[in-house]
Amino acid sequence: MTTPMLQLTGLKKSYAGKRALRGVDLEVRDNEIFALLGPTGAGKSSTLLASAGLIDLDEGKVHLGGDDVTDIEPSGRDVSIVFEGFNLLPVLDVYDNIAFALRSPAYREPEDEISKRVKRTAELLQIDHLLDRDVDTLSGGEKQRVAIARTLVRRPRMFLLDEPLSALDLKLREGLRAELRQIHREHRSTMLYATHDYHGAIAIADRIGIINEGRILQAGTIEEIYARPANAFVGRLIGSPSMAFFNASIEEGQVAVCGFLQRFPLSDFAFSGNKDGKVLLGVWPEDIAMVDEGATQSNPGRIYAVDNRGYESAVQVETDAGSFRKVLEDKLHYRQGETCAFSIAEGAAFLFDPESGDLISRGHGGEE
Ligand SMILES: Nc1ncnc2c1ncn2[C@@H]1O[C@H](COP(=O)(O)OP(=O)(O)OP(=O)(O)O)[C@@H](O)[C@H]1O
Repeated sequence: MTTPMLQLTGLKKSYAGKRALRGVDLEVRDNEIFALLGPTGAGKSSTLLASAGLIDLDEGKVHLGGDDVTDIEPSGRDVSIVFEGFNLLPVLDVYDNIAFALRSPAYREPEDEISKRVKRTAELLQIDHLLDRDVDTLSGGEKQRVAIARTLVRRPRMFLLDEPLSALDLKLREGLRAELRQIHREHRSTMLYATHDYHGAIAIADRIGIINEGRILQAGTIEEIYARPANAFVGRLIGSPSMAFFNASIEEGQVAVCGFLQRFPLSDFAFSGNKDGKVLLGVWPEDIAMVDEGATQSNPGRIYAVDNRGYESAVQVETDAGSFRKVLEDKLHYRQGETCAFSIAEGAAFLFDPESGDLISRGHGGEE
C-alpha cells in the first residue's frame, strides 16, 4: 500500500464548547480527487482548515506524504486552500493577485518565470483577458476563477478546495469542474474538494467521503458506496433521487412492510441474526419498478407530486410506510393525487437499524 498524500487520524475540534469534529479519520491517496460530501455544519471546512494547519486541533494527527505535520505552520505544509469567500486582495489587479504567492519569501520565483506561470494558469481558467483588471470590478464568477488560479499557480502537493464552485451559475460550474479535472490530469495533483452538492461530488471525484456531525461515515468510490451504503444517512445523501426508505418489521422469518403485498424473506438477505423487531428497509429508486395496479407482488402507493423536467419526469410516491422519489421511463405518465403500484426488485433491498441508521444487511442482489 502506498503512503497516502493526506492522512487524518482522530481529528477532534470544538469551537467554544461546540463539537465540530468528533474523530475524523480520512485518507486521500496521491494523485486522486477526493470529495468530502456532507450537509451544512457537517465539519467539511473544519477538516480542510485542520489539514492546512489553519486551526488548532484538540486531538488528532495530520500526515502529508507520510510526514507528521500536525505541529507545522501552514506555510510549511505545501498545501493550497481555496475558500468559498474568494480571499482575494482587493488593492491588486488580477495579475498581481495570481502572482502574489509566487513572490512570497517561501517561493521567490524570478519575474519571467512568474509571468509564464500566471499567463498559463490564466489561460487555463479563461481569465487571461482580465489580467489588468482590478479584482473589485469582476463578477462573482470571475473572482472565483481568479481565486482558483491563485491557488493553482503555486502547484502545491495538495489542493484543498472548500465549496469552490458554489457561487457560480450551473454552466460555469460544469465548465470549471471539467477544467479542474484537466488541471488535475496535467499536474498530477491531489485534491480534497469539500461540497454539499452530490452531483458536483460525483462529477469530479475519484472517491467520496460522507461526513456528518464531525465524523466520516463512509469513504469509497461511488460504486462501492452504492453497493453497500454504511448508514441510512449515506443513502439519503447520495443517489438521484436518493434512497427510498420504508418502516418495516421482521416477523416470522420475513421482512414485512405495512401496506405492502410484497414480502421479503430473510433468506434474501445476507442476514445472520434472527431477531424480530423494527427495521428500516432501504431501496435505490432504480430498483423500484412502477407496475400496473393489481399486479401480483405489487405495493400500493399514491402520487404525491409530479416533477416534469422537460426531458424527463419524476414522481414522489407516498405509502403508509414511507415515501420515495423516482425518475420515470418515457412512456409512463402519472397525475398528482392518483393511485399507483410499484414493486421492488428481488434481493435489491437493504436493512438498516432504525435507531442508529447503520446497515444491518443487504439483499443478495448486490452480492460481492
Ligand atoms: N469559528 C467558529 N466558531 C464557532 N463555531 C464554528 C466555527 N467554525 C465552525 N463552527 C461550527 O462547527 C460546525 C462545523 O462547521 P464547518 O464549517 O466545519 O462545517 P461545514 O460542513 O463546512 O459547513 P458549511 O457547508 O455550512 O460550510 C458547525 O456547527 C459550525 O457552526
